[in-house]
Amino acid sequence: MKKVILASSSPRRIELLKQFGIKFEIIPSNVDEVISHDLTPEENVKNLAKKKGEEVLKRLGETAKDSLIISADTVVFIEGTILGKPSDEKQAFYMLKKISGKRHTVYTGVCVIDASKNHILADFEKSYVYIKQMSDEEILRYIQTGEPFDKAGAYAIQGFGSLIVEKIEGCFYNVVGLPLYKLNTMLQKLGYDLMKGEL
Ligand SMILES: Cc1cn([C@H]2C[C@H](O)[C@@H](COP(=O)(O)OP(=O)(O)OP(=O)(O)O)O2)c(=O)[nH]c1=O
Repeated sequence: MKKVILASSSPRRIELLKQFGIKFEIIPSNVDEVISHDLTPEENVKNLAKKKGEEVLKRLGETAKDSLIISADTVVFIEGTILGKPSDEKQAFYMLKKISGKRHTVYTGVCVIDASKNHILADFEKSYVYIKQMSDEEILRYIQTGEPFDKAGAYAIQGFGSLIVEKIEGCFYNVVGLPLYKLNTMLQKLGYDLMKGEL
């Protein structure tokens, strides 16, 4: 059995991976998440997911030499603009106003590093999300739930945000922050399978 490391501080990613009964350590990365507006959203999330995994691998050194490191990064993309996590109420309001009444795309980059074999895979998933038309008052009420602050695009589809999401096309788990089907196809390429309950 492999030593599995989830290089993430995201409670959602942790919960999603827990469902498969595998043992894993949680070691969040220290990467500064800077979005590059010169790159596509796909490139951004793949690069950032890879950077997170590589930073943890480097930091752990010898102790990680046999491990499997999983990392991810999520952004929202609308009308040519990449939205990360809002840093304050003003930014949350701007983001929610921007996605109100429209369809946007959620991209999650996933990286799997099989340290013992020196294999590294980085890929991404995308889903479309339709947000209802919201009044300024509704946006402010949603911000007051406190939910927008650590979420890309300032909403959480799995929380109060479910009340503003009309529908989605694509992988739901991708929107939450860890596209499980995509992750497993990547693991399968490296000879592992979450279906087995161990890696
Ligand atoms: C769009 C959306 C995002 N999110 C979350 C998933 C991610 O945790 C977060 C995007 O930020 P990320 O930078 O991808 O991740 P993070 O900083 O939370 O965690 P780490 O880098 O340590 O792995 O937004 C939701 O929970 N629900 C949603 O509907």
